[in-house]
Amino acid sequence: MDPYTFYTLLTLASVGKAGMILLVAPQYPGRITRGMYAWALGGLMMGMNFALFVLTARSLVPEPVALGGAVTLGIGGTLLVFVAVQELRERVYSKFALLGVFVFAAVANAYTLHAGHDGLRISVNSVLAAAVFFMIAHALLRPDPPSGRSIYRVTGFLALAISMVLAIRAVSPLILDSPIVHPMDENWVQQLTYSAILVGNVLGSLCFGLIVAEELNAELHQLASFDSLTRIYNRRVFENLATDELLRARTKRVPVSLLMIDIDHFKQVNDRHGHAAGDAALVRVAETMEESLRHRDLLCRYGGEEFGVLLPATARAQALRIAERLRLATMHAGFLYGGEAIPLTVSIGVACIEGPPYDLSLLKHDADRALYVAKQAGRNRVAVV
Ligand SMILES: Nc1nc2c(ncn2[C@@H]2O[C@H](COP(=O)(O)OP(=O)(O)OP(=O)(O)O)[C@@H](O)[C@H]2O)c(=O)[nH]1
Repeated sequence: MDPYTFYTLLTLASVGKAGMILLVAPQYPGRITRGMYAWALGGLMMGMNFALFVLTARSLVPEPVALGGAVTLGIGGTLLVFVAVQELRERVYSKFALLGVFVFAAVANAYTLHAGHDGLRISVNSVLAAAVFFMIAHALLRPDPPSGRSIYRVTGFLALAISMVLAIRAVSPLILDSPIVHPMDENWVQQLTYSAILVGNVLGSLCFGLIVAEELNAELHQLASFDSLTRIYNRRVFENLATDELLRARTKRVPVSLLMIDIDHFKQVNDRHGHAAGDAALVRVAETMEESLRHRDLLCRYGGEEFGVLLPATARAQALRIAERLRLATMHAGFLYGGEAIPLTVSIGVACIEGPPYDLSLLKHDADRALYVAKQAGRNRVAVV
């Protein structure tokens, strides 16, 4: 296959890929859609980059315009892949800095083409492309994706490998007998570069598709397991995990305690300050609980303004102490809404299983009864059955 047929096919593949991504992207959650749009736009720019080579070969575009334009579009497309990764991971990045790199690439190409500094142009473009691939690799390999997402590591190392190849190309005047002055020059550095770009294009697309699938999975898991407002476990997952914990307790013959926690006079918070203030209060209480609990304790929003805490390997007396700590922490946490301090207190019912039967519904029933007692006794207190 001659290089131009090859470039035509690459153009069609890039445009087709971008079109398909654009068609399906809107149905996904926000950050994934934004990531996919950036990815598709990047693919489109890469496609135009290949198209320019074809057009100049057919004498439809003057060669200098094609050379400068193709590289600038290639760098722009690569920058958009970086944007796509950052959007998917919901990270902040400077659009102006990226635009600056893109404009610098365009100006550097225009100047070096005009002045006839071909070797310098190749080196500058290679440095820029190597830097952008390095940024992509860094964004993918940063340790903040949850562990076990190996697809991030695989894609990150692929980007790092491409970055290294481009770095070799940048310093090739020091290595080669005759420096590269035209993209179609043939030598081992060029062959390595084009192989890396081709492999990166094909494997990169595959990897990116797998990353999107991985992110969708994580999103679905988040939706299915966590309360969307407070970001703590929802009741369904809590009850599953609590049932597992009770099985463990039965095997090891250790006690388990449950706290049922209800915000006092919460209706008044909504009525006086509005529903948004009520929502913010729920988040504040959840945060306070999370900060005050041990890592292995299970916290969930049971529903409305009610929270549940399962305390593994915890006997009644200790559970009472923990409940009291949570009550005080909430009272002293301080909740400000619209500049106004809104007092928040909770009532807590404590129940404990110290021997068979290790039954969750029984434990829940007892904790509810204790909570009722705490409310009847005047609220902002802990009660136990
Ligand atoms: N803002 C907000 N309010 C909620 C949410 N879920 C439940 N509520 C409100 O929580 C309030 C619960 O009120 P009640 O059950 O009467 O209890 P309370 O006012 O806290 O009184 P006591 O529990 O007896 O101290 C209701 O007004 C619900 O509308 C939510 O997700 N957001």
